[in-house]
Order: sequence, then structure tokens, then C-alpha cells
Amino acid sequence: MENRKEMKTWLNNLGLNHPLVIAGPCSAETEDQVVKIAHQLKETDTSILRAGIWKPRTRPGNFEGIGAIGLKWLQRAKEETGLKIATEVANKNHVELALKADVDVLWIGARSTVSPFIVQDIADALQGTDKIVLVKNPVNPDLPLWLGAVERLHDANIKNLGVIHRGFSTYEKTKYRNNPEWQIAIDLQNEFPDLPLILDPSHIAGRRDLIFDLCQTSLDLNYNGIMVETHFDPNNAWSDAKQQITPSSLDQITVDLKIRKETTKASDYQECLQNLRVKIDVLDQQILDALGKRMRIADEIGLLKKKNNVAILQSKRWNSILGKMIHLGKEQSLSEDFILKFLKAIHEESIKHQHEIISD
Ligand SMILES: O=C(O)C(=O)C[C@]1(C(=O)O)C=C[C@@H](O)C=C1
Repeated sequence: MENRKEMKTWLNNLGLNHPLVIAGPCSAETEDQVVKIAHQLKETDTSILRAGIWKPRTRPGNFEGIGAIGLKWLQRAKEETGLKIATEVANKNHVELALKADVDVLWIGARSTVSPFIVQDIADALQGTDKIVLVKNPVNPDLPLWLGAVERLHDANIKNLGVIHRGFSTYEKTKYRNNPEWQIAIDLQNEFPDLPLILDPSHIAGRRDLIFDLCQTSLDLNYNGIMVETHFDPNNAWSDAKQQITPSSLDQITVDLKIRKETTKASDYQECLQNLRVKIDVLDQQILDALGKRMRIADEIGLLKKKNNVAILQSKRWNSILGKMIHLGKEQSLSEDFILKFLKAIHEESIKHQHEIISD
């Protein structure tokens, strides 16, 4: 699969002058709930109403979705509000029922994206559809697996594709329910700049107070839209109560979000930017020169160790470098996390060089 301008056609055809907003309850609970939320969302920037009908839960015993009856409620909401409707599909049966109910947007959930078997079954069932199909990232941080799922759909002649970034599972507890790992979405955009990319801040955050900041970060990273779980009574939602917000909070978020343009031709901006980028280019060159010089010294140490039959790894020395550099980094407003990543990469390369020298 290659990037093509036409990947964005379905999004452009919506004719929006703001990022795409997909919103609606985590789960369809009752007919009244779905229809009421749809009417409230109609008054916001929302174009697509979402609701889970079949809910994959981590552990059994939680509400697992209302099932096919919910599709009728979505259809009614669509008729009354004109919003497009979206739901998650996880197998051939779901696909058939959703297509029969004329669901406009089908998404593949994170737990399905991890399995090429499941994705292939869904792709086969969707073969050639003109519906919009969105692929959530797999639960594990694996870009090829995510793109592989999109490719399977693309190979099934499905043209209206997009991806949803919902974050990645981690064993350690962080402030997020699912770690954003923004770099993965940045790498995805580098490879497929025209594949519509939508943020699901609800599943990344797991709690409503983080949703605004996540949305703002995504817009600063050129995402094309957001998918936000909304409910008129979030605290009493049957699933994911902590991460849902009211339609009016969503409305406020879209008002407060700063939508930045991809770039501008304004001459003062271009001139200033050019000057600053020249400075960065010079510094990048200096950093590379310094890294090259450092590596040649590590090579000399490697030779010395070889002659004297000394081990490559010198933990005491390495820890003292780390401690000193973290301290110096702080003086330059560089985070400990960054300094650690940066130095570890240098150390790894240094060890690789010395290993080649010693085993030569
Ligand atoms: O000081 C050494 O012994 C080195 O080989 C240099 C170096 C480094 O790159 O800084 C590399 C490997 C050791 O684990 C410690 C430090």
C-alpha cells in the first residue's frame, strides 16, 4: 500500500471547516439514550454519531453491549438528526448486520487489530464496500501490525479508510489508561500523510479531565479529527463512565481548541523560520561531528581493552557519566527522560563498536 492523495477523499467530501468530530456514548444503552444524545450532539461540531453495540470487555461480567437491536436505535437517530452513524465490528456477523442497517462508518477495535486472522475475516466480509472503515491501533505499540490491518482492508478494495489512535497498553501504571506513544502516530503520518488520522482521547485518558489536552496535542500534530465518548449522564453510563463527557462539554472543548494551520506563506513567518532552521541545521551538523569524534575515541578504548583483555561494559564509569549528564542536562532545560534516552543510544552504539573491535 502506498500513500495516495485520494485517501483523504471521504474526509474532504464531508466539507468541514474544522477537524472531524465523531462523538456519542461508549455503549448504546436504550433507544431514548441514543436518540437524546444524538439530538444534543447535533447542536455541536459532531458529524458522526458513535455508539458501541457489541463491547469487548477486558473481563467478563461487565456490560457487553446491547447487541443488534441497538442498530435500529442508531438508524432512528440518523433519520432524526441527519448525523452519520458509526459502530465497532469485530466479526463477519457484526459486519453483515451493520451493513444491513446502513451504518456509515465501521471501526475495528484495538483488540481485533492485533489479530491478522480477525482483520482478514472482517476485510473479506467488507470486500469492496464504499462505507468508511476506521482501524484503531492494536493494543500493543506495533506500527507494522496497525498498518498491516489497514493494508488487508485496502487489498479488499475498500477505499474509504482511516485510522484511530487510542493509545497502547502498558503494565506500569501511568496517568493514562492507555499510553499515547505519540511517536508511533508521527511515524505513521510520515509514511501515510494522506491517511486520515483521528484521535480517541477517551480511551487514551480513561478520565475526562485529560481529554482537552490530548485533543490539543493531536491538533498540534496535524490529526484530522477526534472521536470522543459522550453521554448526557456520564457518571451513570453503563460502561467507561469515568471517561465520558457531556455533549455540552464536548462543545466547549471544540470552542477552546486552537486549530493551527499546517503552515503559512506569510513572508515574515517564512523568513524567521528559514533563519532559525539554518541555525538548527548548523547545530545538527555539529552534534553529528561531535558524536563521530566521540565514537572514534570509544574505538581507541576498544583497542586498549582488547590488548589488555578487559571487558567492554564498565558500569561504574557509565553510571557516573549518566549522573553527571542528567545534572548538566537540567541546567539546559533538558528532561532526565530525554538525557537517559539520548545517552543510552550513544552507549549502545559505543558498545557495538567496541564489540566489533574486540571480536575482530
Ligand atoms: O569508559 C569506557 O570504558 C568506555 O569504553 C567508554 C564508554 C562510553 O561510551 O562512554 C563505553 C562503554 C562503557 O560501558 C563505558 C563507557
